[in-house]
Amino acid sequence: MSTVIETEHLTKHYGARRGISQISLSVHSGEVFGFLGPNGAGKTTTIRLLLDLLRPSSGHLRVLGRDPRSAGAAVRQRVGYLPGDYQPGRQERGSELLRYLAEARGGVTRRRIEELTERFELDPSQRLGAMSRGNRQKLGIVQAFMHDPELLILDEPTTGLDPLMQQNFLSLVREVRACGQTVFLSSHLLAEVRQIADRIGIVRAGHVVAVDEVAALRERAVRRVEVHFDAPVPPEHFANLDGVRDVRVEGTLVRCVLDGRPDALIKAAAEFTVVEFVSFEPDLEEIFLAYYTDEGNDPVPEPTD
Ligand SMILES: Nc1ncnc2c1ncn2[C@@H]1O[C@H](COP(=O)(O)OP(=O)(O)OP(=O)(O)O)[C@@H](O)[C@H]1O
Repeated sequence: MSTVIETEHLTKHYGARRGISQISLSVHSGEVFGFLGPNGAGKTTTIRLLLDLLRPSSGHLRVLGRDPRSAGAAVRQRVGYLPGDYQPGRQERGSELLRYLAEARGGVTRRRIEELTERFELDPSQRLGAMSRGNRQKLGIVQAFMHDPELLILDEPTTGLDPLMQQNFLSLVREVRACGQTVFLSSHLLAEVRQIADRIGIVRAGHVVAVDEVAALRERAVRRVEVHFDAPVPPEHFANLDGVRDVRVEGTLVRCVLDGRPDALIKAAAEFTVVEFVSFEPDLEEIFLAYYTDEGNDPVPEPTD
């Protein structure tokens, strides 16, 4: 498995302000990597560094095996980029902009542009100045994908899209992954990222606080459980069980939250007659919130250079 994006201790300060600090990440070829974090976490800063739109304060990075600064256009041509706040160029109409970009990049067929614009129900003949925010975003998506780049770097790509278009976007990402393209996308929406990402990196206050496969994060997530018995059970029997918390016993029903293995709960329950055992979807949201808020409000680190 080759590495498409690699950052080592990547750090960016804006004067005395924290941008990102010591971010080390590897994104593998052919995966969808979700870069998840709340507002101001450092997602856009990281992305702009990857595209050589910003210069790092310290640390190293490689994109498609090259240093984006020295490789310049050689790397940029192989990347599809959607900025966070996509502002189209100076052309009059969407179609002119797409034609211009297609010529500049090469290898873009008219059919591919039509396919993408139809998919997002975008009328490219619209004047750029008159486009709604959602339509500008669709245009941004079309231009990022149209040359079938090896790597897509997308900053909050579904901003401004309605739910149907968000789903269209997610299926497009699945398709390009099936073709072997790599996707790095930022978002503050767990619900979105978990639908398509193979791995998620969680960024908070400029630091990466966790990177894991979605499936592994799910395993670590807490689960709500309900156990129904054929007769009332004594509450004290379910107090202080390993890996079990927030226990509520209401007659024949025990409700609790599983924080680890279900073993202790199952053994305790097995001493009575269980008529139903319900385990709800792991609450990923809770895990992510914990990552988001864990470290409290850490002070802004002083620049080191
Ligand atoms: N040009 C700038 N000058 C000073 N500080 C900046 C600048 N750009 C970003 N920052 C700061 O860097 C930090 C990271 O911002 P960044 O835009 O990378 O976060 P983000 O995760 O993309 O947030 P959002 O989801 O709100 O877009 C924030 O504290 C922000 O205030």
